[in-house]
Amino acid sequence: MYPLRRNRRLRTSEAIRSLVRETIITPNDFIVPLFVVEGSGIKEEIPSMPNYYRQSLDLLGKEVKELWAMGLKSVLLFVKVHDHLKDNAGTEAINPDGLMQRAIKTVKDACPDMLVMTDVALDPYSSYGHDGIVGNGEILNDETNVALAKMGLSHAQAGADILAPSDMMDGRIYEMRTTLEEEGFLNTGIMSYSAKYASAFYGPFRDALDSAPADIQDVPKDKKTYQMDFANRDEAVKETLMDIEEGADIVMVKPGLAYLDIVRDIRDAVDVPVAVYQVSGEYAMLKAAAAQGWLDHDAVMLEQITAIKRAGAHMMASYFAKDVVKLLG
Ligand SMILES: NCC(=O)CCC(=O)O
Ligand SMILES: [Mg+2]
Repeated sequence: MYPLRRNRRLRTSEAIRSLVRETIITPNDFIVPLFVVEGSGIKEEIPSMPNYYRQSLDLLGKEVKELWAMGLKSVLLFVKVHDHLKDNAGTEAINPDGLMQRAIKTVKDACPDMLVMTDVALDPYSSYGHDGIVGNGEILNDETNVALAKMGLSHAQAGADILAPSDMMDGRIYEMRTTLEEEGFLNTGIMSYSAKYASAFYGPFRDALDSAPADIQDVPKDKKTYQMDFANRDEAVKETLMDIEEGADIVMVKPGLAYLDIVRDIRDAVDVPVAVYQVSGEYAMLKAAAAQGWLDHDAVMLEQITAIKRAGAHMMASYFAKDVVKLLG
């Protein structure tokens, strides 16, 4: 058709490029992960996540007010639990006065309209650093599901809006959903980490929460018996469709950038919103390269975020959320 059709005409100025742009990033796209610790006055930088912090509850209220003022309206809470409170069953996870339960209330008190999502998995509470209960050298699926349902209920009782199970046990969405229904929490949402891969990109996060699998005899050394094999694509669709049948309101792919084929497959296969978690290793890689002067931080950040949305994400959990929103101006 050339020269009747010249594609470059639509790229001749920023005005025309912005007119035909297919993917637009706004503050509404983001879920902000927040790391919470005990104590007061604590804002400690995570060594492998420059400019990202663990904060104590007294600072959390200020943080969420700042997020809200920026147009960031959803947070995803993670807690770093003291070692002496950890055990194999993750008992502390259902303590009504536990750190997570207090964090939920702190956010709601400071900012009642903020959407509060909570991490539901045993690893921050597990003496073995696993997302489930260990028995006979394995992760016990069904026993773990019972614990996760109790944990989710406890978060709902504390005021969480959306539970975000990140563990990858089979059937945990069903167990959590039926428990919520029985207990009258009809409007509590579930955002399922439905296609979560066994990924080396989670390294910095495990530093942040001190939640890496322990090197102990008869305890699995990694999470490969529950998180997905990164070689698999069709399996992600199977996992995701099952979670929707079991009652998930939102599904998730994790990590982000290396899994955009999966994001598109899932977006095309489902009729619920799709979330993507751009994980700690993705954050750390860009921070490190930018610190060396090897990559333009803001330009690459915006390109990565746009690519994730373009691939099919309706929303993104990202440690870059504040940086991106500041950049958008
Ligand atoms: N369950 C939450 C995670 O594993 C987060 C991983 C990351 O940001 O690396
Ligand atoms: Mg599953």
